Amino acid sequence: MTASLIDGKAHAAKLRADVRHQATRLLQEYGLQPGLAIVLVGSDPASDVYVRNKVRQAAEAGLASLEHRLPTETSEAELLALIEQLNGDPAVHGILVQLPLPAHINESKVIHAIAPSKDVDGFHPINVGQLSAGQETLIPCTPYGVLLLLRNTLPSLEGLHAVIVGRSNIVGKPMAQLLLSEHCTVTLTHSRTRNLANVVRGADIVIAAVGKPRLVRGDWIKPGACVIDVGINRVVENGEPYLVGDVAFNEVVEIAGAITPVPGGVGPMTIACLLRNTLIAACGSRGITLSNAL
Ligand SMILES: Nc1nc(=O)c2c([nH]1)NC[C@@H]1CN(c3ccc(C(=O)N[C@@H](CCC(=O)O)C(=O)O)cc3)C=[N+]21
Ligand SMILES: [Mg+2]
Repeated sequence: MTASLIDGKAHAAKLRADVRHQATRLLQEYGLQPGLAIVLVGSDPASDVYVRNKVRQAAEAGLASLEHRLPTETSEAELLALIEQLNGDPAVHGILVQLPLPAHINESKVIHAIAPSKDVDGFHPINVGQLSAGQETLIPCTPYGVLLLLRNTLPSLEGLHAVIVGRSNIVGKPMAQLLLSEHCTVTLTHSRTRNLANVVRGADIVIAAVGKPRLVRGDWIKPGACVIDVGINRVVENGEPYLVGDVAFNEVVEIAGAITPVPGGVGPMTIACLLRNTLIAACGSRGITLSNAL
């Protein structure tokens, strides 16, 4: 049996249409347009593509987006001053500082400086803590997108065994918290996990987020499992540049029940969730309750 494909692109388009719909209503009923500030320090070509995509998709969803491109030599103090200004700007509801930052800037300091209510990445310790306490908060965009894909793919998540490969602050850890809130049994694995293949074999849900091309193999997968590939690895094979996930897609597609492709899986959902978080933050700034369409 071949797995069904989880079409992240289509799900993301639906989510963006919903954001656009709600943004239109916010503007009509409250005169409020959600604003997203995107800060990019230096010029990494990959970051450049993401930022351009985010700006375009924000505009299409009816959000105001304000792009701040700073030179690589920007000092930490200058960046912190910009964040202070954005924190105080009533037209800005969401602030995203594109990571990674140049080596001379302390990432943790920058994340701490962002007002938690505008932290649409969900990286501020206040938001991290609220998520781990199971409280409502701004959720990191990639795990949020994965959760929406899972909810749309599986009839229920309750009681399922989810194995997450990768314990990053950006994906693995918040993913574990979210799935616990969904009543999954969660195993969080990483590079030192012993007998990783055997642990993954017990999973009803596999989330691969380690940044190792095609690490998860076909014979690691319980037949029918739902496999979410968060990896976006740039490789060159036969002289051609390729985007490959953390999952050996050609093998796993033969065993799994459902699988996300790379590209076109989790990536588009990450950006759509960023837009949704900006909408949520804008509503929060005025005490407006957002109907949860998804
Ligand atoms: N503060 C911060 N927040 C982020 O959320 C953040 C960040 N920094 N730094 C970089 C990573 C990476 N990231 C991606 C988002 C969408 C795609 C995406 O849409 N990918 C497409 C393919 C894009 C391509 O072809 O390169 C896909 O998977 O189909 C990829 C990567 C967000 N990041
Ligand atoms: Mg690791």
